[in-house]
Amino acid sequence: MNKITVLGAGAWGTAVAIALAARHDVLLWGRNPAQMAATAAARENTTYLPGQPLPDSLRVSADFEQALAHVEHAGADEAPLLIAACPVAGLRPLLEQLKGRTNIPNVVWLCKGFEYGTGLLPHQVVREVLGDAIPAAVLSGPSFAQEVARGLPCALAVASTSKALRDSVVATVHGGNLRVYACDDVIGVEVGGAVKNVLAIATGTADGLGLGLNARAALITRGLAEITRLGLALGGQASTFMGLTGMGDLILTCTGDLSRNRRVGLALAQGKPLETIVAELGHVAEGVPCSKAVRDLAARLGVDMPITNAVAAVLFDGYDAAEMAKQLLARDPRNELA
Ligand SMILES: NC(=O)C1=CN([C@@H]2O[C@H](COP(=O)(O)OP(=O)(O)OC[C@H]3O[C@@H](n4cnc5c(N)ncnc54)[C@H](O)[C@@H]3O)[C@@H](O)[C@H]2O)C=CC1
Ligand SMILES: O=C(CO)COP(=O)(O)O
Repeated sequence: MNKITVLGAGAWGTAVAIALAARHDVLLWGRNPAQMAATAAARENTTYLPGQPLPDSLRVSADFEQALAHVEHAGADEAPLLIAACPVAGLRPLLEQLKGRTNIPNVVWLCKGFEYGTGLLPHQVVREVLGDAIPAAVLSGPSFAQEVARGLPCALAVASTSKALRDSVVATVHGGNLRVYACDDVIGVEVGGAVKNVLAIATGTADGLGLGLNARAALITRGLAEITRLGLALGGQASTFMGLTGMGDLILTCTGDLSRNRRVGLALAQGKPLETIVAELGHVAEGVPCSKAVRDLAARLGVDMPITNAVAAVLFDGYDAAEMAKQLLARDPRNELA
């Protein structure tokens, strides 16, 4: 049994805390005191993960010091984990609060995207804020929060440059109905997780417009080509994009109606304005800011990403989704593997 603190009590942080509490001593921290008090009282996160009871052993807190103390003073034979479970936009401000602390244990993050404004991947944000000295890893893969909270089977990948940390995260998180595979390609894992959200918006939009299952398969496959092109340009490994955090998460998010990003696309196809969609969702849809970040980054790197560009154009430049689908189809033919 290890000590684990999960920082961020949205849908995913809550689900991960529920799943790990079956085998570990877990504390779930959220930044909103009223919401955490309500969660503690109801033994359920009715805001972000309704219908999923918290196990009795799971501690809930809005006290940041208490949350850190839970993992900072572990025994020598323990391998405590600090899991950052906030959206990409919250990662830097969350980590800033850890700066200067001397007892930070292994840090693991779950967010999927590029930081808007800097175009950085999460591991680069972690390095900028905390430096290289703290062992750090990303945990990612096809994993809807509701299913993980219910204890349904799920396979994830942990990526870190530190083999010791990869082994430690596998030893802690793997178990029950959670399988965890180790991987050393941090960039590949993060690029797959980030760009699949943009492609889920594209696929949701196409499905909402009634473009058919052939179009869906085409978008997923050509989307994988975009992920791979960008990932290789950034230094990722080609095989990673065929794995859980690439193709696996892409298929899940593009086809599963539990995906918030897919639901953004379905709502776009109904002609709803983005502000309304985001407000009605009540959760983060990382693909929205990520589409812009990836469009900018791909342009800087000279990487061709037509589907991502089309999503960003619909979301931010007022382009009509059906018109963008026509424009994608009207592009010049090219070699499939080019
Ligand atoms: N929901 C899911 O099924 C999965 C989500 N993810 C990723 O995990 C990340 C979080 O997603 P969800 O929890 O689902 O989002 P959510 O929208 O359900 O909840 C977001 C939570 O993060 C908190 N937050 C935002 N900024 C913060 C900050 N600066 N400090 C602390 N907390 C902050 C919010 O208060 C809220 O509790 C995203 O990057 C998402 O792509 C990854 C795998 C599965
Ligand atoms: O990342 C996810 C599943 O792996 C969750 O996707 P959404 O954020 O689109 O719900």
